[in-house]
Amino acid sequence: MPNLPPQRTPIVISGPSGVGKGTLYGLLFERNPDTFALSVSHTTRSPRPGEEHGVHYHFVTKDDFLKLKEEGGFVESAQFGGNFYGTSKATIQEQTAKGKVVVLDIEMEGVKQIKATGFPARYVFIAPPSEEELEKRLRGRGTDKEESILKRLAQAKLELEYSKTPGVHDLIIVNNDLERAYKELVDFVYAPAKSS
Ligand SMILES: Nc1ncnc2c1ncn2[C@@H]1O[C@H](COP(=O)(O)OP(=O)(O)OP(=O)(O)O)[C@@H](O)[C@H]1O
Repeated sequence: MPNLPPQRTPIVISGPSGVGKGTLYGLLFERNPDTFALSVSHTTRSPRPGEEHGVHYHFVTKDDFLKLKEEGGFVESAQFGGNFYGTSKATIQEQTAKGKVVVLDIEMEGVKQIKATGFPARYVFIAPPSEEELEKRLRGRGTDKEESILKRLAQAKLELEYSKTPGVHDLIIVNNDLERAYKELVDFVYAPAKSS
C-alpha cells in the first residue's frame, strides 16, 4: 500500500549540482514505494551512459524543444551548460492523475519561473555543508569533466546566494549527514495539511 502524505501538492527540490538531491529523493522513493513520481524533464543534452529516454529525461532535439516551448507546454524551462531543460505541464498532469505526489528536480531559474506562474508547489532547497564539500562530491561522483565541474561550482555560488532570499523556499536542508537530512525531508513531506 502506498504511504500517501496528507498533502499531495507537488514538491520542488532544488540545490546546487552535486549536493545530493538525487540521493535524497531516491531514498524517499525507495522507502515509500508507489507514492511519489519524479517529473521527468525534457532536455536537449545527450544521454549519459545508462540514462534512458522517458526514465531519466525525455531526450529531444532542439527543434522539438523550442516548438513545445512556443506552444506554452512547459511550466519552466532554462538553458544551462549549453543545453535546454524544461518541465512539461503534461508530464506533471499525467503523474498527478495517476494519484502520485510529483517531485520536481529543478534548477534555480526554473524555480523562479514556477514561482512566477503561481503553480501550487512546496519548495525545498538542499544546501551543501560547505562549498569545499560540494566540490568533493562533484569530483567523487566521477560523472563530470573538469570544465563541467567548474561550471557547476560557479553556478552553485549563484544558487546559494538566491537561496538566502527570504520566503523563496519552504524548507532548507543542509545535506551533511544523509540520514538526518532524509529525516528532515520526510518530516516535511508528511507534515499534516495546514488549514488555511
Ligand atoms: N550526505 C551526503 N554525504 C556524503 N556524500 C553525499 C551525501 N549526499 C550525497 N552524496 C554524494 O554526493 C554526490 C552527488 O550526489 P547527487 O548525484 O545525488 O547530487 P545531485 O544534487 O542530484 O546532482 P545533479 O543536480 O548534478 O544531478 C554523489 O556521489 C552522492 O553519493
